[in-house]
Amino acid sequence: MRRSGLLRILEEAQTEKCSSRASWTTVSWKYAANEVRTLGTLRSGKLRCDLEEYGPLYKLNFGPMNMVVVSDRKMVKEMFSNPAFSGRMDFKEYDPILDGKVHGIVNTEGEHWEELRRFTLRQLRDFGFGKGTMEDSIMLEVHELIDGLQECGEKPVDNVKRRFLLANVNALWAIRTGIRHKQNDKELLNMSEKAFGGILESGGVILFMPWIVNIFPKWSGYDKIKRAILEFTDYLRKPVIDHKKTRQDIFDRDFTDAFLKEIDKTTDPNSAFIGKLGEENLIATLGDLHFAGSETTASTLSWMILYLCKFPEILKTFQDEIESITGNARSTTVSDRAKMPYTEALIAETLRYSSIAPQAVEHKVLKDQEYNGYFIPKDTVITANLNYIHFDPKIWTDPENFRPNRFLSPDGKTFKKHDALIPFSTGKRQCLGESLARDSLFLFATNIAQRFDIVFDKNGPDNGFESELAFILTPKPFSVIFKDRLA
Ligand code: HEM
Repeated sequence: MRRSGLLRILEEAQTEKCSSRASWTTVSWKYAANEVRTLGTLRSGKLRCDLEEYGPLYKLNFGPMNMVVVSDRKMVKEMFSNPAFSGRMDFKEYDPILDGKVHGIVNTEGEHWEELRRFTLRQLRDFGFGKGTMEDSIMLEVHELIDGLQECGEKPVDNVKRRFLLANVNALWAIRTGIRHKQNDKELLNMSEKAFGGILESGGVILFMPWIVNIFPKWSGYDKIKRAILEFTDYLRKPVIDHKKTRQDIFDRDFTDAFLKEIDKTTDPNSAFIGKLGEENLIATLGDLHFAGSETTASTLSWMILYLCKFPEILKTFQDEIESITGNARSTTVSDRAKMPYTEALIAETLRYSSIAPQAVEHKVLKDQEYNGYFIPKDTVITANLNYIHFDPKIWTDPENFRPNRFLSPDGKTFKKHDALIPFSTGKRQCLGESLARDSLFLFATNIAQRFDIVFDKNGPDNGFESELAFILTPKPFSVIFKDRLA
């Protein structure tokens, strides 16, 4: 019901040409509506042909929002490395603080965003909080996940994505707050599912028209989301209150301690870390890392499991490489990565083929811009069409095929980076969890494939490589048998 309502509104809306030096191709909202509806199937067929017609830069005008869609990797890189293109759409309705302003990293812009981003990047890079490293936190989850899969015996597992989500939420929660749950802990389940539900379900609507929630709070699903945000914020607030009581200056146990220390040190009234505002930014940043970090990594891993069971010869090559490095006598560690070109190629191809963030996260232009002869007014929203770039036949040979070897040298011994592969986006706002995400993908995938043969369950649903319609692309239901190969 909700979607067909959206489609009707979009189809009735008018396209409009704006004054420009070069003349814009404006795309009808009928097409855009189709794009919203079929995000998940954009990979193949007609829609991409349509895009070829519109060219690398086209414009959508709808209601109060101007949007430019960029489908060329060079253009995305040029634009996103320019600070003038580093703004964000106004998402204050989704902010955990709900005081009519935005906080944290993902939705802010300007000096506070820069300050928080710099601090968080440094913490993630230098990470070695408390008793262990980030790798230790991830490996605890890898082992518990493997134990859970082993307990299933040879029964089909139909909730692969959920298992990865719980494991990733837990690893991130431990890094941020030092608290670790069991993967079947009720509190963890609640935290993982409630907060995401509404936002992910409403996917395309919110992505394209965040302002619609003010006009149709119930229809757009906003009322439900708001309740979830309030509940989730209480959850985020708890460890902050506890950490304030127990923290010691000499030793940062986790990200929350490090952030609170920064708040204590800050005297500049304009800083993002000052006093109460600092605390609100801490709560929002904890939320940002949760939302940006767990669903993305979990979805990518579930795609990889699906590819591995659909292409047993790829699984076999992957397992052979793991064995050649570990003798299957120990778990893999991040330091093995450099010696595992096939694994790197498999991860790269998984990121390309799944393109879980097909349009990255929209940017906003902070002041009027002239780009390649086009006039782009302040507040225009820029969408990087990563999905198109990752399947562009001008860049990739046989893009529709899942083929890790495209990222290897001809002798198969060296991993070759490709500058058109930008699943973490690029430039000033490039994903700040990229290296954590890459470590997680590597550790989960290699240790699971070392332990199990992964077999597609022919009695379960088979939706090919179609994805659910959601903010993050995630595979449609499938089930898999994990056969212990080391028992
Ligand atoms: C496979 C996993 C992941 C993918 C594909 C991914 C992808 C992305 C993309 C496309 C963006 C938008 C960049 C832009 O606006 O141009 C982004 C932003 C972001 N990501 Fe990730 N991400 C992943 C995992 C993570 C993890 C593990 C974390 C942290 C724990 C994280 C934290 C963030 C944050 C905080 C931002 C906002 C950056 C900003 O606005 O300055 N991501 N990510």
